[in-house]
Amino acid sequence: MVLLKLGHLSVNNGRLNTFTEQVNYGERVHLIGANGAGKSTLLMAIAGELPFSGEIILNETSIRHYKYNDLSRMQSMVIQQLEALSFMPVFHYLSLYHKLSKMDVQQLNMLLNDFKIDKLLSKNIHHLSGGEWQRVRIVGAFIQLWSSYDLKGKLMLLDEPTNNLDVIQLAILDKWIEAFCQQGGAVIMSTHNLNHSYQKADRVWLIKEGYLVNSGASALLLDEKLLSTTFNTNIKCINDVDHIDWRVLQ
Ligand SMILES: Nc1ncnc2c1ncn2[C@@H]1O[C@H](COP(=O)(O)OP(=O)(O)OP(=O)(O)O)[C@@H](O)[C@H]1O
Repeated sequence: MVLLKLGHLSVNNGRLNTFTEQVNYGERVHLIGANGAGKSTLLMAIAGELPFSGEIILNETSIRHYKYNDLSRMQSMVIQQLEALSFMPVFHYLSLYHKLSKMDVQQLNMLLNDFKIDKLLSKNIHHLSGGEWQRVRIVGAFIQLWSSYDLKGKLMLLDEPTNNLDVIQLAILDKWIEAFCQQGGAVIMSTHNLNHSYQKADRVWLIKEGYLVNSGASALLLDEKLLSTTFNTNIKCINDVDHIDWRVLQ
């Protein structure tokens, strides 16, 4: 069932051009492209944070017709932001998300425990490391949307969420994304980690200079020729028995 439809979506000055695609319930879509290709622009437009032309239809209604409060119950976003903008303890920051949430206490505890937030709760967000701040923001996005009884039709937008995460926290993020999608939510995330996309994406969208150049299963699209075209360079796939990697040939 279709959760999100993008019809001829464009954002000013060629940042995004006539982008047409759709996302189904339960899908994990990864956005792949060079720096400046338009991945963040696409995520921000879907979040309703950028003026756009064309259509963004979320659960059969144009996002132009949602009240901001209703939209924020249906989709959350972690932007690519390095610095905390305000001074407050982690506990206070997350309680702002919890006001919107229908997550029960048991799930909340599990989430805080998995992302190792318990020990950070009394810290000021300005005193967190890059990875800790990233984890807190991801946890906020899950709290905002989670509901004990229904995640159908909910959309999480993550802009390079794996930045700063250690290998354990990446596995925890994958675990929660999987649970979110198994219950009918969907995730669109940008990334520069091709190996991760190869393993975890249901579908990838290859983006170049504001255009969608290809969309399909990660195993089909993450090939040397398509990636070389997308990144405008010569990319070689290194493949051995249990590992796959991509290198730029100099
Ligand atoms: N606030 C802005 N105003 C005008 N142009 C912008 C703005 N932010 C980004 N751009 C431009 O829009 C284009 C797409 O940028 P975007 O941030 O979407 O790329 P990206 O694919 O997310 O890149 P990266 O991998 O570096 O995060 C770039 O040419 C960028 O310079």
